[in-house]
Amino acid sequence: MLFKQQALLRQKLFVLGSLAIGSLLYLVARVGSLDRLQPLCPIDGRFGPRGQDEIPLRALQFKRGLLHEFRKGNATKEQIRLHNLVQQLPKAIIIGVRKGGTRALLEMLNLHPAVVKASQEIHFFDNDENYAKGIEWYRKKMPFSYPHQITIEKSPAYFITEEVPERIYKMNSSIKLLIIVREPTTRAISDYTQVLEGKERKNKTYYKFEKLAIDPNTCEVNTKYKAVRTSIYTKHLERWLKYFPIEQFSYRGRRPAYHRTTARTPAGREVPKSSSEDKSVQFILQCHQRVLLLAI
Ligand SMILES: Nc1ncnc2c1ncn2[C@@H]1O[C@H](COP(=O)(O)OS(=O)(=O)O)[C@@H](OP(=O)(O)O)[C@H]1O
Repeated sequence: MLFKQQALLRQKLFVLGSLAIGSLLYLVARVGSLDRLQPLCPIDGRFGPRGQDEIPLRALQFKRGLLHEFRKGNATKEQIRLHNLVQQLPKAIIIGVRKGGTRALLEMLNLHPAVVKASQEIHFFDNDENYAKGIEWYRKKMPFSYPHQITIEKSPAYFITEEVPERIYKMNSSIKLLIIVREPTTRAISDYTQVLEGKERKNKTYYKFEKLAIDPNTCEVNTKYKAVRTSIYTKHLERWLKYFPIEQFSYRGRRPAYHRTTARTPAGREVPKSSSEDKSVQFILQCHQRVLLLAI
């Protein structure tokens, strides 16, 4: 009887021992293989299997890590050469509009592994002094990227500056131009608020929005006021259309679910929103949500 119990115990111990050794061997094998596994990319699988032209995941990892260090200037020339990094002219520019959500658009595009943003607004095409420094100066302002990546910059002042369409056209007539617009009155108020905050920071006083935006003699909207002028999108767009034909534009956006006819100023006053006779433009002006005009 005792002998039988001992044999049973030995059998159980043997099974337990085998399980323990088996689990250990499995864990060793798994940890080894994990080292070789690529981390999961959140956009993987959404676009089907990888094609030859697709960007390797390594690019994304480098973008967050090594590329970032390069941009901060913590890299040697040798490292840049080794990793085949280049400073490329932008293939796409967010040209406006100021206070339209251009920063958010840039950041969102930059999430894509194929896109590398210029962190600062370069103001190459709208600033005569910068423009006189030449295209090489502009290129050198661009972030390091891999040759297959797309460099993108944003300078909302481009949209409203007279000389810019021609200058960009001369650099690259097939460049992608992105314009994100916003309901014009709200945009003008947002523009004013930014200036007002700047004045307040310097302990300066500033005019009320109504005083700047309404002509006291005519009681009409003062189109000479810069924040109002910037919001007259058609006026600026016309200049762009001389160089980049309408067929090159594609419109992305949604009609708003509702339509308010007034906006509130920082002082709490209700002011009428803009309107236009031009139907296609009116459609844009009526949008409360952002719309994107994309020159392709
Ligand atoms: N996703 C999204 N949806 C709606 N609104 C948004 C979004 N992202 C940014 N914003 C608003 O956009 C305003 C900033 O625009 P910009 O980045 O173009 O400003 S700037 O011209 O570069 O100064 C700023 O507007 P104000 O709040 O009126 O200042 C932001 O709040």
